Amino acid sequence: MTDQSADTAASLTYTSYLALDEVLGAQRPRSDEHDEMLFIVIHQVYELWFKQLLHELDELQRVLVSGHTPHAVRVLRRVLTIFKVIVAQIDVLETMTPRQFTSFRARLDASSGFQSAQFRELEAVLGRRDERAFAHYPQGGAQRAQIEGAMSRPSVFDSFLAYLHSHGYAVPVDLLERDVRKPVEPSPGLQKVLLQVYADDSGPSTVAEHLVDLDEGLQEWRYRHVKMVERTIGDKPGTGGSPGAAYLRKTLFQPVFPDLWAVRSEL
Ligand code: HEM
Ligand SMILES: N[C@@H](CC(=O)c1ccccc1NC=O)C(=O)O
Repeated sequence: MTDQSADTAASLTYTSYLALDEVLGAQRPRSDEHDEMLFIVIHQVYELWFKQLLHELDELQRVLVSGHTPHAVRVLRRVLTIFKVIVAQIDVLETMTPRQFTSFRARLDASSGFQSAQFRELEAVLGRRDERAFAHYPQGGAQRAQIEGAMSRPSVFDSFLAYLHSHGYAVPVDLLERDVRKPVEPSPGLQKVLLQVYADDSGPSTVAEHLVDLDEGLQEWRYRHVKMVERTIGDKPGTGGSPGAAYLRKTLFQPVFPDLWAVRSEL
């Protein structure tokens, strides 16, 4: 290597590999209030975990369709562990008092969690099929396309049905061939199959239980988010234009895999 090439082709470093100039240059508080930095960092960490979750769920769907139980369980364990982390980190934000938040809240203008496209994509990948998810995402925009894309592909639940089918379970054909752009309807036929899955108590029942954990994880996140909202802004309306906590409370008990819950009283 000549001296010249040593100058131009910089060797890989910790900083360059992790693109830290970009990552650490991306915290730009709009106020001089001390707590705004925490607010920004926490949200950025969330978005990174959402990105990783989407990456893992993509893998999960491929593995489920291939029917390979141990691999599916490994991916699910990672997803669940990330969920534990993102629920736990609410504790950090809750060290911010209502007065500390109020000190910079006005600087947030009308921005809000409603604009987290990755969160909406995550819901869609898990199975949400609901036009209301498109509010705040203008038609023709890249974020809208991303969410629409996820809503027009088979969901994690659809991939789970394909997985059960590949393991010889008699999943109703109308479910296997359903229009994946529509919400999945509760199915007594599928619930009978799930009871058989649990009775067999082998790989597929472990996968099913992990999916229940995942559903519970998302509900835990919603619950902790609402409590954080209640303690921080009380009944104030949200910056995103909703009634705030009252709106969020209505989202609390919407499971993503209703059939997996419907069978619990028969187990
Ligand atoms: C002090 C902290 C927080 C407060 C007071 C707060 C408040 C709110 C409020 C009031 C809404 C309803 C939308 C609106 O009208 O503004 C909302 C929605 C949302 N927030 Fe937060 N939030 C906080 C932290 C977070 C964090 C850390 C995240 C992580 C990404 C987050 C993600 C979301 C998401 C995804 C929604 C949409 C939920 C849905 O429609 O189901 N929020 N938040
Ligand atoms: N919606 C919150 C503001 C808020 O929490 C927020 C603002 C900008 C970016 C992300 C946010 N987090 C979750 O909603 C509020 O009404 O105070």
